[in-house]
Amino acid sequence: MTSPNAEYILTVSCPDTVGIVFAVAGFLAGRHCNIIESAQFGDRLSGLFFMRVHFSATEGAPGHAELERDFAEHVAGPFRMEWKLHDAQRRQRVLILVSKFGHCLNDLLYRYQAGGLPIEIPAIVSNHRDFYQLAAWHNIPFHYLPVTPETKAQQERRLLEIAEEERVDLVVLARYMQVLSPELCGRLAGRAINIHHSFLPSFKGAKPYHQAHTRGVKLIGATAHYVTSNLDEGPIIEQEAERVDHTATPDDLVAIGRDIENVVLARAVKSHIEHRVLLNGSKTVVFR
Ligand SMILES: Nc1nc2c(c(=O)[nH]1)N[C@@H](CN(C=O)c1ccc(C(=O)N[C@@H](CCC(=O)O)C(=O)O)cc1)CN2
Repeated sequence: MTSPNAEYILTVSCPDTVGIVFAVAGFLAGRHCNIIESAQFGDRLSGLFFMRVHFSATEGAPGHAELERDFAEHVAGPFRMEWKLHDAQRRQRVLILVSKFGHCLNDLLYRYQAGGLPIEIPAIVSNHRDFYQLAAWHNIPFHYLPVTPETKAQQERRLLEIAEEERVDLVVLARYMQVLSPELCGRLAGRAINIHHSFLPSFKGAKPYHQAHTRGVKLIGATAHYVTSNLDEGPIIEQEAERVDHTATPDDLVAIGRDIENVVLARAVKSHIEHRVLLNGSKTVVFR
């Protein structure tokens, strides 16, 4: 039997057909599970169906493992589902990567310390020493991994070691300015989020604000996306933009952009740890 009031989040994607919601709801009702929040979306273009259900296990409900076994047999199998049953009360372990710009790191650390982001941060990794003291202030281990073309492969192996030793669920690139190798992207597929300092697909690369200033745009923004081996091309999770005008210098754009980046990254991390983001090919479905 399950511990009373255990809560779970079920995420599902499968070929769209009649009766999916009925089958999932019936499965839960038949096992003393009470739906707290449910959302679904049928993508007519991909023919796929996506669903997220947050539910509590009431008196008499089976435990996590039994729920998984039964769901696989009675629902997921017949509907050919990709699915996961997450413990809604477990804090995800997040490894933060940073380079020379610390505003996103600082913002995430503040939200975590203030209780606004229910995660654990077992470590911070950087290719520069700039934020060693900030990490120390938060009592978080800081790993300095300088990257050169010669050391890149070895440092990426060390990064993966840290992620495994710390049982990391999510890697956040909080203005980490090194391009991850395809091998590392493969190992972190679906669990590495980057904040790009432009409104993608505009201005990819390392210096988007200068590109934006040169182009004379009237809107600037930021994009949080999953990291793939195709630079700045990963599935987008969250975006925001703000109006600017001809008086804005590149430095003004950088300053305006900092605040947008902080908000966009925090929203994306929160949606991910709440299992609200489902991959739909090269795109995402985000159940807000
Ligand atoms: N495989 C991926 N790695 C990374 C991605 C990604 O989408 N896929 N995003 C970047 C972040 N980023 C833009 O958001 C970015 C970072 C760095 C560069 C870049 O050209 N870096 C140079 C070195 C720059 C330096 O040392 O300051 C390089 O790596 O040669 C472009 C875009 C994070 N990684």
